[in-house]
Formats: sequence, structure tokens, C-alpha cells
Amino acid sequence: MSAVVACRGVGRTLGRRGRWVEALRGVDLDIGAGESVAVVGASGSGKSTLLGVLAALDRPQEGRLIVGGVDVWAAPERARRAVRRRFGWIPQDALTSFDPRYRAGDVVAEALPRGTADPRGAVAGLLEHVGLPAHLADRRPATLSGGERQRVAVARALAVQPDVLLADEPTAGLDAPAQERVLDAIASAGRDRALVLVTHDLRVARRMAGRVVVLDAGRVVDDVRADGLESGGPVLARLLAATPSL
Ligand SMILES: Nc1ncnc2c1ncn2[C@@H]1O[C@H](COP(=O)(O)OP(=O)(O)OP(=O)(O)O)[C@@H](O)[C@H]1O
Repeated sequence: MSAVVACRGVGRTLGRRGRWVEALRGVDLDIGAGESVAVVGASGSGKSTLLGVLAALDRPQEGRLIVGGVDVWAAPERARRAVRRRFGWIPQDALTSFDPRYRAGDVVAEALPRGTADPRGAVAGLLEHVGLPAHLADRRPATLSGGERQRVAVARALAVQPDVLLADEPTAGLDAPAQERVLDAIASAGRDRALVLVTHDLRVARRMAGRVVVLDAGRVVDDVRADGLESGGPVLARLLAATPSL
């Protein structure tokens, strides 16, 4: 499988004034076209930092990011902007990432490619795709339920027509039924494209991904098939033991 995104020896240090954290260390990772990968690990292990690096938003101090054959940080800014358009981002909490003055439909429409012939129709189609009625387009995000808002975020990420969907704990804080609906929407959105999903929940990882990457203190310590979690090392074994219903 050819990689749509690849990291080579990526190191990312964060912080300031002598308080540095090596958030990522020597990360090598290949995401194949259409592949779904869950990134798991303890709090602070570097999961969100990795997503920011993969999306070409956060520049690593060490190593390379290669997207569709482009060595992203060696390329000119214009090429980097084109690379960023290949990613659709599903945030942890859509409310804080949406402009409160916009209605849900505008949030999605804003992400459509320039020159889209029938934006209203396109927005209605995208909302339908994530299981939401078209009339929700007229509501402000703050008046939607958390689960509805997250599905608007999935529709917005899809509007970009990305090669890769990136999702950072997209069901955090939702109750079980809402979680199910958001995961269904992401699964359906991810059908024809790669998906990288950050989660602390191995049940979500197994349900959503074919492959599970485990981070520990910024390093990839396991990279296993989702149906073979038992073959992982001690960090994954601890996560498994903490997920009794799996
Ligand atoms: N802006 C920052 N300045 C300093 N340190 C940071 C910054 N952002 C993250 N870190 C540190 O980098 C490490 C990795 O953080 P990151 O948010 O990537 O972890 P995570 O696995 O996503 O955690 P969580 O599951 O709690 O969201 C942590 O030790 C964190 O405290």
C-alpha cells in the first residue's frame, strides 16, 4: 500500500523558558491511502501533537513529513498550503472551533471548495451523509446537542474533500448513544479515505480502525492490527487490562 502520509524520524519538543517536553521522539509512521489507524496512549503521550504534525500545522524540529510524495517542510509555503487542504480535521470539541456567529450550514459551506456550484445543496447532502436533517443548517452551533455538533464537524471535514480525515478524541464528553452516532458518521466519512483517529479508548480504536499505533512518552512503542491487540508490548497490555469489556 502506498503511503499518503509518512513521518520519518520525527521529533517535536514543546515548551519554553527551559521547561521543555519531548512530545514526539524518533517517530516513523506510514499511513496508507484509505487506511484507518487509531492512535492510542496515556494522557500526555503525544497523540495530539502527532496529529498536528501529520496535518502539517505543527513543524517538527527533527525528521521529515512526507505527504503525497512532497517533503512538506522542505517545500515552499504554497505547496504546504496545498498539502493542508488534503486533510479534514475533526476536533475534540466542535463548539470551540466553530465561529459562534455562523450557523451550522455556514460552518460547513465555508469549507467547500471555491466555486462549488450549489453550496446549499452540497451542505444538505453533507449533513444527510452524517445523519442530520437539512434544516439543522439554519441553527447556531451553540443550540445543537454535543453529538449533533460533532456530526456537523464531520460534515465540515468532509466538505474539504480530503484524502485523510484526522480526528482528535471526537466523542469525548458524549453519552453512549451520541458517541455511537458520531462514530457511525466518521466511519461512513472515512470509507473512501484514510482516517487517523486519536482516542484513549481501545474499544473505539478497535471499532474504527484496522491498525492501532501506541504512543508512550512520545515514542511509537506498538504498531499492531486492531484484531491483534494481544500481540502488543507492555504499554498496550496495560491499556488492555484497563479496558475490561474488550
Ligand atoms: N504548548 C505546549 N507547551 C509545553 N508542553 C506542551 C504543550 N503542548 C503539549 N505539551 C506537552 O507535550 C506532551 C504531549 O502532549 P499531547 O497533548 O500531544 O499529549 P496527548 O497524548 O494528546 O494527551 P491527552 O490524551 O491528555 O490529550 C505532554 O507532556 C504535554 O504536557
